[in-house]
Amino acid sequence: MPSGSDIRLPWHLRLPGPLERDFTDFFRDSVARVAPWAALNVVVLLSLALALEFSMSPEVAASTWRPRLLCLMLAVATALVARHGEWRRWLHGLSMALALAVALTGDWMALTVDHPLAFSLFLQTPLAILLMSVLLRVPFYWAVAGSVVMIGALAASLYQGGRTGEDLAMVLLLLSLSSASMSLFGQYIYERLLRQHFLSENVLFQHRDELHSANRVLESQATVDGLTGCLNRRGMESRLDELLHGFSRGGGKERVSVLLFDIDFFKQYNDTYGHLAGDECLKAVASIPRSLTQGDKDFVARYGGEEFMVVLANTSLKDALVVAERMRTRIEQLGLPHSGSRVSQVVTISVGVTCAGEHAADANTLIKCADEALYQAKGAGRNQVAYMNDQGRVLAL
Ligand SMILES: Nc1nc2c(ncn2[C@@H]2O[C@H](COP(=O)(O)OP(=O)(O)OP(=O)(O)O)[C@@H](O)[C@H]2O)c(=O)[nH]1
Repeated sequence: MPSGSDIRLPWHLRLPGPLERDFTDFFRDSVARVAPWAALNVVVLLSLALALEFSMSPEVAASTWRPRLLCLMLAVATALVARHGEWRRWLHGLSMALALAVALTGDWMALTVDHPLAFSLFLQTPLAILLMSVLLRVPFYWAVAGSVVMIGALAASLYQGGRTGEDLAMVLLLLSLSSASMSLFGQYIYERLLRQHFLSENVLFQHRDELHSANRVLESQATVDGLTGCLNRRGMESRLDELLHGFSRGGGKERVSVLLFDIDFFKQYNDTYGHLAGDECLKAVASIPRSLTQGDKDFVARYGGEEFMVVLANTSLKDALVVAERMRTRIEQLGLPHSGSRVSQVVTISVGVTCAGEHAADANTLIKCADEALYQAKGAGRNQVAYMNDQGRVLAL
């Protein structure tokens, strides 16, 4: 069975249409679990930076508190969005906005703050790149675009602003470029592994689903009669055993009745109308007991060629005889012509009834008793119901 790991991801990482959409949700949800902690980390660092700036000089803090507050608000918003399912689709956008705000406000503060160490605020660009890729984990292509914007803005600020010498500008740029290349490489590998994992899970899940439905089809094919849609003999045996097992566990207080019936002179029906018409007759006859059984545990099974079994749970012999007689008359009322029958002009059945609560609790004995009653119904002239009473005597209804 394919596992998903044998499907190779393309270098550009994109998955085919709907899978890509599903992956985006999966990726966002997995990031959302850690995003609040990442945002908290940013909140702590920004607060420390502001406290440090205030302790260094209140004038410095006077020009930095606004950009710091903007970043703090974005960090809090990112944490909130990550925690609410319906807002989550904004998560990557807000993460990007936070990282860009950190980088760009750093550039702006480095250009405007009047302090000998102000150039160090340019370092917010490499830090923002790390924040975006390593902590907040925006998708790889977003991270590439974000890094380009941040490094471009840094280069413009360094060379146009004239606050640093050429050497320091070069060092700061190189530092930002190296942090971008390392974190983007890490991000690429991380996203590749995540996509491969998603693919494996997804493909396995689909195969598991297909296997389950194939099993269900096979199971029903193995227990259902293809012609009439009733249970076949195998299905009947397992359902009857299950029912009698529950019955004996319940201390035998419930009753299970078995009705075994057979179409009268069916051989002649086939001989007169042909085998295909015989099949149609079987289908029509089977539909009657199926319409009469209503309980969850009741069922109809095709026991043999033209022999059917109806099992009624929680039904006494008296009630089962009412159902058997109703079934016999309904089938007669179908009015299927049967010129080969020696008992009627239409298709009729003979029924043998027994009840587990009266004398037998195992499937074989129960079927044997119903069969004896059916034999009696046939012997007594067909088109009638016979039953075995609790003394084991077979009587006609
Ligand atoms: N058309 C059709 N006939 C079937 C099928 N299965 C069994 N039969 C036929 O059912 C007939 C059963 O005949 P018998 O067992 O002699 O019973 P009968 O003719 O109904 O006579 P009694 O039961 O004594 O009334 C046979 O001719 C089988 O060929 C089936 O799936 N389709």
